[in-house]
Amino acid sequence: MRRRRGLLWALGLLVLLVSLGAAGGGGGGGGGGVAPSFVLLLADDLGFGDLGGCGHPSSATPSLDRMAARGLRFTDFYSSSSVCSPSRAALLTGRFQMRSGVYPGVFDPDSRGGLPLSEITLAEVLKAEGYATAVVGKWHLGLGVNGSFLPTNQGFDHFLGVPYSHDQGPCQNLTCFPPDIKCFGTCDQGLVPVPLLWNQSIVQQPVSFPDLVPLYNKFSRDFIADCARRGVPFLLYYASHHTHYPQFASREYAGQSRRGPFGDALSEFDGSVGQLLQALQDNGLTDRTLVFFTSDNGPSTMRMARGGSSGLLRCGKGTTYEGGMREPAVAYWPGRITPGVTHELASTLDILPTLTALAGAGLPSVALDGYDLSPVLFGSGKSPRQTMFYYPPNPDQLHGPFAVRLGKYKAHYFTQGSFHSDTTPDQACHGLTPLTPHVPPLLFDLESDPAEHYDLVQSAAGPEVLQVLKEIKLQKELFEQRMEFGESQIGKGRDPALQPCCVPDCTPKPSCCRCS
Ligand SMILES: O=[N+]([O-])c1ccc(OS(=O)(=O)O)cc1
Ligand SMILES: [Ca+2]
Repeated sequence: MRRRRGLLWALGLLVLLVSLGAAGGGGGGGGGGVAPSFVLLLADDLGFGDLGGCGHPSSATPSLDRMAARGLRFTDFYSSSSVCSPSRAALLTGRFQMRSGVYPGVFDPDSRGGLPLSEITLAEVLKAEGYATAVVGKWHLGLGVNGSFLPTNQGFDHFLGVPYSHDQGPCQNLTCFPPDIKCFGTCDQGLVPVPLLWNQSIVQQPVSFPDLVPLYNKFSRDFIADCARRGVPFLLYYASHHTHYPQFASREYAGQSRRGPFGDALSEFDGSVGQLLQALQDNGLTDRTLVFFTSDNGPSTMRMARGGSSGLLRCGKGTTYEGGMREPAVAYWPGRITPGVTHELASTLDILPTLTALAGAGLPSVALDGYDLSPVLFGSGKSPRQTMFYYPPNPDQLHGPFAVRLGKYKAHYFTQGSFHSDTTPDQACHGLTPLTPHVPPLLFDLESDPAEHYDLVQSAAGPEVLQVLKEIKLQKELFEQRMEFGESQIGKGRDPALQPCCVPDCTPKPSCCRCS
């Protein structure tokens, strides 16, 4: 990790490098037609019930609502995990996190492991087709020795962001809202201040929260404009920190929402979405770009007003109930995707296969867990996805998936609470609720009972229910036969020396790692 002084200087150099074509050129996109570009918008800990357009009474999300109204909104869209790092690993690889070893839990700032470099990311697939690639925001897939697990080693030409969760460092005394409202709570102690990275270099430590999103947005707009000017298709993975705890926002959004700090953070995210859509329009790219929005995992209800809402769904983050893994999702591509709502089954695991197909690229020759959703996006057919497998944050081969969805039915073989889902009225969600096996499994009809209240085995066990359980059991067995667990990357443990520090030899660590 090298040190860089002067954020503006660094960003100026970036613009120069991009305009010199350092990102790699080429027309890209096999198949002869114009290769589409992709903007992947990922919110952090945003729940199924948090958007204004999805029914939240005090959220204001006009840009996301407009995207939803003019795009295709998914009602049954799942992340692959109820916590961050595994969810992001699966999003970028099209493979369950167990295969890549991104379990149990999430990466720490000093984790030895990371998303293995042998994994083929969406950015690598598209880069090989001549795409320019950038990630802005939260990475959380490892740093490693000399930043070996950072995005620039995983197919991304550019990275501007924070390498892990922004609560994984001391945040007391930091300003989260201008003019000088301190961050709520304490975040993680005994770690270096949270850094801002540009590619492999620390450009600021601690990161200035009120300045962060305007910087991200300018970087993203410049990237889009530059790709347009060069006629290069692109992947922009915009991984927002919003609405994860501790919430923050720039001057424009501080104190402006009707939903307190959470609403301000959400508004700032929504404002970024508006700016990105505007940048596409200004550069004549709206009809050549698929914009996809979703969230990495369910809401952290333990944060109460500073956590999100899963709406009518049961529990939230950290659990395999619907609130932990069912996410808001919208696909937006005016002129190509007909506006509407789909109840088809889909997942972040499907993003890589879908975007790979749209780019005219070949799939990586590895075991994939995702499907090409083109029939759903373009209205030509049903979703190729019939099942969803719900693994806990600490998956193992002995327990297998805690729950399985087949069509409208979901069977829970195990349930367990999570401290992330504390404070909900439902005790089953809470961290003190232990791992509980269910023999026979709990069975819910998610179409009539999305809140998972009425166990069909208890209330309506008949031949039909038994047949459903039999089919789900078969799907589970077939899936488990194909599921290979890779070596745990998070199990490789921590090494305090791996924490990013802008003054590598300073003392006393970690507090001396500070650079403006
Ligand atoms: O255990 N942690 O330090 C931790 C867990 C979850 C978390 O949120 S997440 O969005 O990164 O999963 C942040 C920190
Ligand atoms: Ca998260």
